[in-house]
Parts: sequence; structure tokens; C-alpha cells
Amino acid sequence: MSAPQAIAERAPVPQDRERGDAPEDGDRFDLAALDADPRAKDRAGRAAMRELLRPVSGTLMLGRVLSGLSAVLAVAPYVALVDLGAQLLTAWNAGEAPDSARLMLTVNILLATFLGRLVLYFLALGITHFADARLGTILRDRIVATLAHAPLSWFSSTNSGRVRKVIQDDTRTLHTLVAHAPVETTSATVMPLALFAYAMYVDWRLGLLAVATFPLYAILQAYSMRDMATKTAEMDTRLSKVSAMMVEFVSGITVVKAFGQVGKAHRSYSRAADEFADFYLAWVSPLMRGSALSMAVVAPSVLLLVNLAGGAAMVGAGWVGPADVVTTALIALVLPASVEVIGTSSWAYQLAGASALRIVDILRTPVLAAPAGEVDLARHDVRFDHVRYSYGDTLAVDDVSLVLKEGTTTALIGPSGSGKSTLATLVARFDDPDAGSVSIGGADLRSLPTAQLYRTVAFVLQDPQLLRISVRDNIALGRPDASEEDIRAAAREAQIDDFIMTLPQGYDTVLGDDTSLSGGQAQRIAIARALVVDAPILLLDEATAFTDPESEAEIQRALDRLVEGRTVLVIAHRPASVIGADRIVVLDRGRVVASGTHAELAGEPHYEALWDQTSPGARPRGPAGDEGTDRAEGRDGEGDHA
Ligand SMILES: Nc1ncnc2c1ncn2[C@@H]1O[C@H](COP(=O)(O)OP(=O)(O)OP(=O)(O)O)[C@@H](O)[C@H]1O
Repeated sequence: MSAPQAIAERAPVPQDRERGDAPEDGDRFDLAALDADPRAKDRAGRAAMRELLRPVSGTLMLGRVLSGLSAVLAVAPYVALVDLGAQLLTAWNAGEAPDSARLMLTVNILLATFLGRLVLYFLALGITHFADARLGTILRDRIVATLAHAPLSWFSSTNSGRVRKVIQDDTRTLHTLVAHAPVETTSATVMPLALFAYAMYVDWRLGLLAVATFPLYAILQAYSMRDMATKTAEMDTRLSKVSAMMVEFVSGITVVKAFGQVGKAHRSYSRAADEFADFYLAWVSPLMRGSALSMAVVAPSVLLLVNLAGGAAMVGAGWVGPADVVTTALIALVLPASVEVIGTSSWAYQLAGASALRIVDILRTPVLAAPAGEVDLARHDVRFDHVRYSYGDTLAVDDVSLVLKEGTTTALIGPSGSGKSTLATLVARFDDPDAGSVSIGGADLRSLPTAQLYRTVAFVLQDPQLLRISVRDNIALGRPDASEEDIRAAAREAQIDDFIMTLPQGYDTVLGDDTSLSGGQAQRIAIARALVVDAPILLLDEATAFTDPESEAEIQRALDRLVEGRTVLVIAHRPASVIGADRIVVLDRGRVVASGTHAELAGEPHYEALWDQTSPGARPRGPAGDEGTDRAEGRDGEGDHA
């Protein structure tokens, strides 16, 4: 009722994201199809990453440039080494002491370049971390703005799980990609190239010797990593399945335990985990063997052997000096580490692709646009005009036209799955109809600002959805500026004030932490919340259906007070509770099949069938029917809230 209102008021409508906007809708990813095609998933992930990183691409480029400069400076120690070697050798050959001033100059230059390298590297890292923080803020703002305007129907449990994963895990994965990968990969690419270039400058034969084993390394690596991108995409899909099973298992644990099915539910999770383990093992075992073999050809011992043995031969031949050999051998030793960093970063890049895909998909959620200007609502009748609504292929509301007259109570009744909840929640704009319109006082809901809509329509659903905040804040959720007196008056009318005063902190008691409530108490707080909003239109999901008789009587009194003078739509689950409604609307497979008062509907086959199902032998027999009428009158008293 009001949480969306509070967010929606703050969040700007995302540009170009209105529901039904064809090009944007067309842009949405079919994640299920991508899961089945790892290659396509990898491609889509790269495209998603480019899209996400666009706002910080300039900053990341600056980070890369600085990191590249720092990598070039990595050559300095080797230049200094060659120079020192040359100075010492010259002095030795001349039988003189080396020139200490020149030696000091070389050492100072070495220190300065080393420091310069560090400064540039950390500056680059600082800049990319800044970009990461900025991107995080931009993405969080965009996610909040999108979700604030997404239809409430979108917030199914699956989507809540997806949002949680995106916010908790995927934004963290992006951190590596934005804050570290640009600096590390640039450094790991530029540094070996600069070092190789310098080795070639020292002596082209020594330069080639330094990388002599690398072609073999590259071939072995390329072979063992050949499916890396697609396998990584597949790994993400399988891991998501395991975590979905885990979430399903944990969230359904109560019912699973209650029905003694822990073993069965656990088996589904174990199967998914085993499948993942089998896949991972089958992928990683040959990968590790190939990787170990390729690493062997660039192992320090192999590199030293090749470079020192080859270098010694070249010194013997008089082509190069010993300092040159030591320098290029040292260069050869640091090259594999850089190549490894590139490998790790490119894997992080592939992992981030899947995360980027999920983030972009959430950002592309179609939103319900709402105008800013308030509409003058002179009346508060509700009109459904040829309304049709489907969940995917399931038609839930089929061409319904209906008017809820101002100040009257209409009860929706029908078999389970007949579309009662869907029809009722369309009044609160949980979503827009696929066809037709819903209007209040002649104004289409699509023309009402969100805040005005939730001031006009309040709802009390079966699940009261209390938050872990104080009782007072829970009651004032829909009208945060409500006075203490308004809050207490609402609680009194909802028959819950006495109980709240017995709580340890009274109205300041934090629900969930300090105390927990029974279903009936929670319902009455939800009713108090609706009373505080004081909306002229009220949607009521037959709130008393699952509470004990004692609570039921109190809830009933609270509801009687709540419905007074309002336009009320009640989703009824039992015919007995609708007898007193001004109008009863019978739904069947999304269509209105009958409507009228209880007396008018007596004898109507759909209505009678509902009575037969819930109260066999007790169905009403029409206004003139003796037995049925008596019973109906008796029930009128019971159910006159509706
Ligand atoms: N989130 C959803 N996703 C897909 N289908 C849905 C969803 N919610 C409802 N449906 C389907 O839409 C149809 C109407 O459902 P709805 O919940 O509106 O009926 P109902 O009369 O309120 O049922 P109940 O009395 O059992 O609550 C049903 O076929 C249902 O399976």
C-alpha cells in the first residue's frame, strides 16, 4: 500500500522504460533461452557489460592509460641493471674503482622510476575504484528507479530472488571488473611487451631466447582453454540452478518439514549440486592437466636453464655481455606471471558477463509510467471497462465490465483460480490490463500519479506484510506524517490499541525483534494502517479466512468500522461471508457469470454451486424459499461487513 508509494515518490521514472514500449521490450533478454546456449549467453554478457560500463568508460580509460605508463616504467630496473653491469665491467676491465657519482645517479634514477611506477599504479587503481563506486551508485539508483515503477505483479518470489542476487552478488562481481581488471590487465599486457621490447633492444637474440618457450606455452594454453567462455557461461547457469534449489529448499522448509518431506526436498538440491560437481570435474580435470603442462614450459627452472645456457653460449661467442644475459633471464622469469594475470582477469571478465546480463535484464524491466499532475477526483466509483489480463499464456481476467458504485460493497466470489485476486488488484494498479481500462471517478488509473492512487485506494490483504519497524511506523506506513492521535485512533478502531499498550515498548515496539504477533493481531494492525490512510476505496482480501474465532470477531468489528462509507471490493473465499454485500459478482474462468444481491442470486447455478462446495445442503433457495431465506437472513447479520 505505501512502501511502493514512498519509493515511487522519490524515484524518477526511468526514461524510455514504459510498459509496452516495443523496442525496449524487444531488447529484453530471454534468459532461459540464453541459459540453454552458453555461446549466445557469453556474447550477450559481453554486450551487457559494454552497456553497463558506458557511464564510466572514460574514467576506466584514464585508469588504463596510467596503468600502461606504470607498466612501461617496469623496464627501468632492467635498464639500470644493464647500466650498472656495464659500469662495473668497464671499471673492472680498466682496473679502476667504479665512478661512485654515476653509480649513485643510476641508483637514484632506479628509485625514482620505481616510486613513479608505484604512484602511477595506485593512482590508476584509485581512479578505477572511484569509477566502481560511481557506477555502483548509478546502478543502484537505476535499479531502485526501475523497481519503484515496475508493476507490483512483477514482484513474484522468483523476481524477488533475482533482485536479491543482482544486488548482493552481481554488483559485487562487477567490482572486480571495474575496480581491478582494467588496471591489472593493462599492466599485465603492457609490461611484458615493454620488457620484451627492451630485451630485443639489449640483443635481439637474447630477446628471442627470453620468449623461446612461450609459443609452446601459448599453444598448450589455447588448447586447454578453448571452451572457456562457453563453459563459464554454462557454469553460471548451473550454479544459479543450485542456488535456486537452495533458496527453494530453505524458504519452503516449514512446509517441507511439516509434511515430512525434508529428504525429498533435500534430494532435489543434492541432485542439482551433484550435477554441478560432475560438470565442474569433467571440465576442470583436463583443464588442470593442460594448464599444468603449459605452466611447466614456463617454470622458473626451465626458463633459467634455457636463458642461462643459451646466454652463456652467446657470451662465449662474444655476442653479448654477462649483464645482458642476467637481465634478459630475469625478464624471462617475470613474463609468465603477467600472462597468468591476463588469464585470471579474462576469466573474471567472462564471469562478470553473466552478472551484467542479469543486471541489465532487471534494468530493462518494463515499468508503469505515472504522470506527475494530480487529477481532481469528484467521485470514487470504480469502473472496469472490457478488462482483459493474462499472466503469460494464462488468461486470468476475460473481458470484464463492472461498476463498483461509490460507497457500496461489492463481493467477488468464484472458484479458486477464477480471477478474483487479479481483478481486485488491478484497482490498485498492480499492473495495467492488457485490454480495456480501470477507472476511478471517470479517471483512467494510468492518468493518476502513484502517490494519489495509493491515497485513494488502500488494501488489506491476507498476508498483512508487517515490516521490522515499530508498531507506530507500521501503522503510519501509508501516511508517515500521521499524528500520534490519528495513529492511536486508528488502532482503537481496529481493536488493537489495548493489545499494543501491553507490548514492552508500546507503540515503539519493533516487530520481529522485540515481539512477534499472532495472525489476527497482525491483521488488525494492517486494518489500522488502512484506516490511517483513510482512502475512499478499499480492497479487502477476506481477511478473516484463516484466523481463530476469537480473533475473527475482533477483526470483524475492525472491518465493520473500516468499510463504513467507502467503496469496497472484497475478495471472498466463502459464500457465507458475502451475504450482506450490496452486490455479489460471481466469477468463473476470468468472466463475470452472475451478479446481484444474495437474494437475487438465489437459484443462480454458479452461485448455488459455490454454496454446495463450501456448505453442502445449506445453499439459499431464493427470496421466497422458506428454509434458504431464513438461513440467508441469519447469515446477513454475520456477514454484514461485506
Ligand atoms: N503470478 C502469477 N503468474 C502466473 N499465473 C498466475 C499468477 N497469479 C495468478 N495466476 C493465474 O491466474 C488465474 C487467476 O488467478 P487468481 O489468483 O486471480 O484467482 P483467484 O480467484 O483469486 O484464486 P484463489 O481464490 O485461489 O486465490 C489462475 O489461473 C492462476 O493460476
